[in-house]
Amino acid sequence: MRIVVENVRKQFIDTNKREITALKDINFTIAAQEFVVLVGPSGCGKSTLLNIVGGLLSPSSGEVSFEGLQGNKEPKLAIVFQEIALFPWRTVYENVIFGLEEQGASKEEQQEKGRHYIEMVGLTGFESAYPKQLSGGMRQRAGIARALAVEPDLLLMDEPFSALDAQTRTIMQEELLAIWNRTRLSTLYVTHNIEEAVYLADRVIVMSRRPGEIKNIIRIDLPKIGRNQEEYRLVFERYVDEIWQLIRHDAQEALKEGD
Ligand SMILES: Nc1ncnc2c1ncn2[C@@H]1O[C@H](COP(=O)(O)OP(=O)(O)OP(=O)(O)O)[C@@H](O)[C@H]1O
Repeated sequence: MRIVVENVRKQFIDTNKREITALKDINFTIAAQEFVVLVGPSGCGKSTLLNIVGGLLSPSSGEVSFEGLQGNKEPKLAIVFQEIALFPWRTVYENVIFGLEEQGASKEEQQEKGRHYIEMVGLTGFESAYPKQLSGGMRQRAGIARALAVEPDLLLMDEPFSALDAQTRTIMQEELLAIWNRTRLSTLYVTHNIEEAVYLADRVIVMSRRPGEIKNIIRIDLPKIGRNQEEYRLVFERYVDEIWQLIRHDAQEALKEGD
């Protein structure tokens, strides 16, 4: 399946009744199995765009289409947010199979997929734990397993690791790549962290601030797995620098305006 975002524009009315153009003329595609990262300064419209692609918001104009789905069926989408809202009254297992229950999957399928994706995120042994008994990193793992369990056509992730401490975040990034390597899910991932973008992406979409437009789309020409190794350090740093130069001015402006 290919996702095509065409001429998407989004306007909001702010509290002073002024019109804000959050997104303007956004055009890009996500190929099957592609990992695309949206990066840009605070307030450039990353979350708005992710929510439009995920169908949670509608664009003021333009459209998002999902090409190549068999039999014209609706795409299956799964979203992982920064703070994953697990149901506190459900165990890890019950949270993970939630989407499968909603889809009317059989008990056997729920069990099989529940077990499979809990294993994939490294939570085997914690099936009966409740969210409050888990660390932040483990809660994110459970949320990712819940998203994966429905086997979506597109996985959307909005700063999923930004509330975690730096070490946990590094581990989660590595594990996410390992998961992607097994599932090859088309993914749209939002972050303001440039290193994270270069580490994860096949292509990085760099956005500018207000009105949010695409400044550039950069293909990361490094092996998908292991690009943080010493031998790639120079090239990696060059990508980080290239992206930073693109957003530096906007990031400074965002800081001044307290976005
Ligand atoms: N519901 C809304 N009503 C009015 N303005 C909004 C609304 N949602 C977003 N905006 C504005 O649209 C712009 C883009 O917001 P968005 O949250 O998408 O940016 P972002 O790049 O994800 O920011 P951050 O990195 O800080 O999360 C901002 O100027 C924001 O204030």
